[in-house]
Amino acid sequence: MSEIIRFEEVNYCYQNTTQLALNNVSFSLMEGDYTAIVGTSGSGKSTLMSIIGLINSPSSGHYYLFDTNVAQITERSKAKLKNQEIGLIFQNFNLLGHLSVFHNVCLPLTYDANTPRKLYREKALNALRQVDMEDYIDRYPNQLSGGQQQRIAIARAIVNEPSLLLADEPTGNLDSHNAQVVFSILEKLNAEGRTICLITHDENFALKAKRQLVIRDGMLVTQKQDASHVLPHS
Ligand SMILES: Nc1ncnc2c1ncn2[C@@H]1O[C@H](COP(=O)(O)OP(=O)(O)OP(=O)(O)O)[C@@H](O)[C@H]1O
Repeated sequence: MSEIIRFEEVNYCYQNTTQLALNNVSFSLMEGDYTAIVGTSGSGKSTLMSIIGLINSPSSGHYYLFDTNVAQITERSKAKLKNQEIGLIFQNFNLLGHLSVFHNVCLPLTYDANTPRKLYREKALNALRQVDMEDYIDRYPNQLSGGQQQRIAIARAIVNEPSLLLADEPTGNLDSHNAQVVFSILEKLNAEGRTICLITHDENFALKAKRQLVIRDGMLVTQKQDASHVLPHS
């Protein structure tokens, strides 16, 4: 298995603050990993995810994604890498209300010219099939339940067939049944070979991940592969 992500002594400090949101963080993720990032509110989970997802850059230290030091590539190459290799899933789904399910799912395809338009419908249907939502392709987000919207958001995240899926509290706005459905989909995608990294406050789901990264006050305090690990309460 090859390494997908490597952090070397990464620090991150938000503008106009003095405290480090990430403090000397080093770890790596391998292809096929299913990793939960856990920690109390304000510990730095979203900051860590924003760097993994190429939304923010380290203030110091090094971040390697697919063996590429992301500080050494152009913004254009970074945008391309992000669009083709990373799928993002958010707590509040982030679907565009004025677009149909089809157009929402196709959004990542429109960001670069690699995919001919005539393949959009086939690719969208393929992604929607993986979340069991292909019958909803012509609906609009406001015609869907929260759980259905999150499944559409997952379809959008996988339409480009990225190798890495990042999910920030993907079930935070869902009831327990829909949360279970979403986690089952993520487990299936991981079983099919996608690397998954998620933030969750739900200990049961975090413990089902193959690995947990525990973060406290911006520092990585534990890296556990052992599913019997006891997690801190948020
Ligand atoms: N835009 C920002 N500007 C300044 N400080 C920020 C900003 N975003 C986050 N922080 C600070 O950085 C630290 C880490 O925040 P982060 O959002 O990464 O935590 P978190 O673990 O994701 O929290 P939560 O579980 O509540 O979402 C906190 O001290 C927070 O106040």
